[in-house]
Amino acid sequence: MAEHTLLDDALIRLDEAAAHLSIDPDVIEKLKFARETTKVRLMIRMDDGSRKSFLAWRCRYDDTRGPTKGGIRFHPASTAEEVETLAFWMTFKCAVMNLPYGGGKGAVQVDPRTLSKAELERLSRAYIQAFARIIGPDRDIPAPDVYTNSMIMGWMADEYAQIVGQHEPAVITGKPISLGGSLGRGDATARGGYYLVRHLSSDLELVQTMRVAIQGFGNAGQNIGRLLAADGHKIVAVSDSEGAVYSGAGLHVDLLLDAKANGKPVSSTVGTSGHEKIGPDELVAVDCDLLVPAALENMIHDGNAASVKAKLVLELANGPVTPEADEILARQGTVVLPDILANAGGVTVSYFEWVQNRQGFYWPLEDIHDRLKTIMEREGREVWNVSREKQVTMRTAAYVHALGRLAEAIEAHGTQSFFTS
Ligand SMILES: NC(=O)c1ccc[n+]([C@@H]2O[C@H](COP(=O)([O-])OP(=O)(O)OC[C@H]3O[C@@H](n4cnc5c(N)ncnc54)[C@H](O)[C@@H]3O)[C@@H](O)[C@H]2O)c1
Repeated sequence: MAEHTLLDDALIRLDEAAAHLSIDPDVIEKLKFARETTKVRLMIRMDDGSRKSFLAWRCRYDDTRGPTKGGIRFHPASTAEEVETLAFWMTFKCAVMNLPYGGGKGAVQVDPRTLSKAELERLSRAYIQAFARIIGPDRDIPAPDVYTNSMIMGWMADEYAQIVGQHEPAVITGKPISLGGSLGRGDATARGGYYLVRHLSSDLELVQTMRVAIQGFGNAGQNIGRLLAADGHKIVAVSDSEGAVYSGAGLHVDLLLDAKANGKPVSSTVGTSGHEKIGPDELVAVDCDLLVPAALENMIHDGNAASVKAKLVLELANGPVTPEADEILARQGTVVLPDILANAGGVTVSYFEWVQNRQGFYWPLEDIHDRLKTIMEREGREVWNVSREKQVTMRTAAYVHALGRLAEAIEAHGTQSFFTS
């Protein structure tokens, strides 16, 4: 039997949600396939004068509810299928949050750590040269993702402006503040998840001081660690691609943040302040109340899900829990706050950035936080209510909530019954 792919797994969630709604079959037909995926080979000049090429993609999965929106990932393991799956998730994430967007995603198959800064800039600009006709403020709006950042978005926005001959900051979000970025975008993904957990804490019967394990200590992982530690929660374990650290008494988050700011792995803190080294898979099994996957896809799978002791999983990463692991976690009573809701703070503040760029009027940080909190709490509450009413997991509830909105928009163009009756 052929192995099932990441996209197959994602589509399982669509079928699960559809079973709880009475929607026109056309809706499922439309959402089962990406609208368009463009593949190119980017050729850049390396510092030593040689030329090197990299595979790159941009997928616009569905644009029924608005221009497609989604990040650009630089990763050596990226594939077309991963890009389409991420774009599918973005379609549902924007619908969960009721943002006026469809879903998109892009990637370059590259390990950016092997490039010099000048090569990285040339690659980023080459991406925009290749996809300038696909993206646009009313068409498809990229943003940062794994191993891309605000500086890269700044180069990309500049390249786009040069191609179209005018400033067009709304074409890309996650830009540096000085180039039209929004205040509050830096920690928006983690902050959204943080507001969600706080809002549902009594429904979820969370303890006052949680023990927290964080897998992946980049943008999302570092910021959730900082926010939760500031509220007095104990961060007991964190990991990055090079290792994991643990302290039953609570890790020193500032020490970890300093190490990362200086380009060192979290394991460089082992031996100081009671930090002990643990194996990467041990992190998932650490005795804690909250587990935050904030690295990559499929990190919690049928091989390690049974070892999860946390009562709550906050998916800041996209797709960190496989469908098999979902079943195991549900059986053992672990609640999973799903990616399309839990990490939607990032795209929500990206949406605020796009709105500010278009109106040429910039909001103070308090306004960003207030608006993000309002939307996270409103949609989080709706998903919670669907999960109670239908007696389904929070993941299925989030998909039902999003699919309802997508179906309404797709059906508004006319369904089979309209044309045949
Ligand atoms: N940054 C955002 O705004 C945003 C928004 C929505 C979703 N996400 C998702 O959050 C996840 C992390 O994104 P990010 O922006 O923080 O990326 P990042 O590049 O800043 O950080 C990724 C982190 O994961 C670590 N990592 C990689 N492989 C690992 C492994 N095998 N075990 C443990 N750690 C590992 C890296 O060392 C790094 O610390 C991704 O799934 C991304 O799609 C990010």
